[in-house]
Amino acid sequence: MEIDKAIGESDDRRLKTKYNNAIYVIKRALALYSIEEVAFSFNGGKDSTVLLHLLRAGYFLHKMEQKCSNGGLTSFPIRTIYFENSSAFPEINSFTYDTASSYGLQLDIISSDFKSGLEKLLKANPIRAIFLGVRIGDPTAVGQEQFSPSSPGWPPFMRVNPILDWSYRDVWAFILTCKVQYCSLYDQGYTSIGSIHDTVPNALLSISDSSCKEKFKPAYLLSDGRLERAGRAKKFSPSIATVRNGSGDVDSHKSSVLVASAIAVGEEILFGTVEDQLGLSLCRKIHSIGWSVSQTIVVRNDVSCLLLKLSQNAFLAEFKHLSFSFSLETPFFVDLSLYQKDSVAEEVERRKSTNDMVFIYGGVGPLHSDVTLAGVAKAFGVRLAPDEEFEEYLRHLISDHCTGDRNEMALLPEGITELLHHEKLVVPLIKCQNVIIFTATNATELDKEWDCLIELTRSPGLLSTMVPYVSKHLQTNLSDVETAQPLSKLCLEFPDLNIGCYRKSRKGPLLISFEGKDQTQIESAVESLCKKFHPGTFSEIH
Ligand SMILES: Cc1cc2nc3c(=O)[nH]c(=O)nc-3n(C[C@H](O)[C@H](O)[C@H](O)COP(=O)(O)O)c2cc1C
Ligand SMILES: Nc1ncnc2c1ncn2[C@@H]1O[C@H](COP(=O)(O)OP(=O)(O)OP(=O)(O)O)[C@@H](O)[C@H]1O
Ligand SMILES: [Mg+2]
Repeated sequence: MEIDKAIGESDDRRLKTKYNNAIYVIKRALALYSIEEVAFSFNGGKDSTVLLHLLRAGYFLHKMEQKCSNGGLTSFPIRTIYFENSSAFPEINSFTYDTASSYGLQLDIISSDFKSGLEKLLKANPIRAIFLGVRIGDPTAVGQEQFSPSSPGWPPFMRVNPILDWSYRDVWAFILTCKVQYCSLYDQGYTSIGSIHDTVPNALLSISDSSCKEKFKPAYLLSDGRLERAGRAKKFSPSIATVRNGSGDVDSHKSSVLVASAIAVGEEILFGTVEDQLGLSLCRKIHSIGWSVSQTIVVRNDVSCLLLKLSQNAFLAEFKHLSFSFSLETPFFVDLSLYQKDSVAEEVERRKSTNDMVFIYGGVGPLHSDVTLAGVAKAFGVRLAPDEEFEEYLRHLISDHCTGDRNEMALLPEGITELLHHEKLVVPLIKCQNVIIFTATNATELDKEWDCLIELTRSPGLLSTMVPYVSKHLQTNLSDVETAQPLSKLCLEFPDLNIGCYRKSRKGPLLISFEGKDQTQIESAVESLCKKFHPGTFSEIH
């Protein structure tokens, strides 16, 4: 079988692993379902082209194992379905039909939408499982596993996704290694193909020359797989600009108060081994953009999150070949329920719904104690999934030093993660809805990450800069007892101001601070306080 042979002869170890995993999924599906019960959803795109050849190889190998191969399996008996659409590219249509005839595919052409088309098809045929070329990173992959039942409201069938964990790079490595034909649009700069209305060639492949017609390099030359969808019309993602106010309404009013909290993750801070320098600095920064800080908290990097670090893919990839003879040392089987505290997840869950923004730092990386991302994922009820875009950054960052599977190291909360790139940052900031994860380990690094974040806010829709806080500070030699009542009254008089009192020492002066967004209110409050005492009782500190 030419596909199996080409991969066998290749020295691309990663491709071999991906191929073996995909073939494993296909063979298990063919063992679970009879050939009449499976179908292949083919649309001429690159992912479904890869899947076609994997299915050809998988079917061949399955038959070989059943010892009923006649050695010359040329036909492809898996029912193939194509949802034809008038807005499909003509090149996609012709490639689909040409491929069907080259490989003897029994093509069912469906002209209705996916759902009603499938309802009709399943009524008329005993189909129980459908192979799809869905990959993690596709908008429709969220929450899917290699075997995922169809969604509620859809006819019942199993969605089988053999290339779910393949990256853009893997797809092209396979196509080029196996020298299989692909739709001509991919040679004209298209990197992911939707309809004629929402897809253009990827501008990153543009070859600028002086002649009037713009030319593009082929899709396989796109070095950054994370930019695969740059030629697709963007669906707008919810931004931080449309934050909730206290009552849950959308509020982008400049003068209203937005509230954030900061979570530090690290046992070393709680043990007192390390000082939390970032908390103080972060509070100042949040305050400096006119936001209010509701709470700062330090949480442990709890052990139960370790369980989450082993994604299903990692699990399959790591242990499948052991023929299920797991050792007790396998962390997957360690009963961690006794230790379950989930501090990160619990804190994030609590804070994300009561704050406009949550900033979290510490516990990000590949170490056993780096559980922040797992905690965030758990707080949002999603899993950690390999993120191709993030993987690219890691590839540049750690290049040859990486011993493990980078795909597994780049695990991020699935479906809720947005990477915030800035040219000054080696790794982008990670934003999961209203939670921003800093990777800084000291105040200088935090300064840089914060500055980049603020710079990014200039593009519309990120962290809104609010009307800044203004403040005035007084000092007095009065005792606490003498000032207590007048100050309480003042607080009632000026509910929009934050009037705080503190001492640096028991014997020293009492310091009174007035903070708010309205300078005149601050002046009035100061005047009102001064009037209650003899002139000269208070002096201003600058
Ligand atoms: C064979 C097949 C099965 C599908 N099953 C489901 C499903 O179970 N649940 C669902 O929400 N969408 C399902 N879809 C729809 C896809 O998730 C997605 O909406 C579709 O591929 C359109 O993607 P687009 O919006 O990027 O064009 C299915 C599509 C196909 C072709
Ligand atoms: N019109 C369709 N007919 C049949 N299957 C489809 C259709 N559209 C999508 N699919 C299925 O969904 C999968 C995912 O689609 P997606 O557009 O992400 O990938 P692709 O079309 O194979 O490649 P590309 O990302 O380059 O467009 C396809 O591989 C195919 O299995
Ligand atoms: Mg497509």
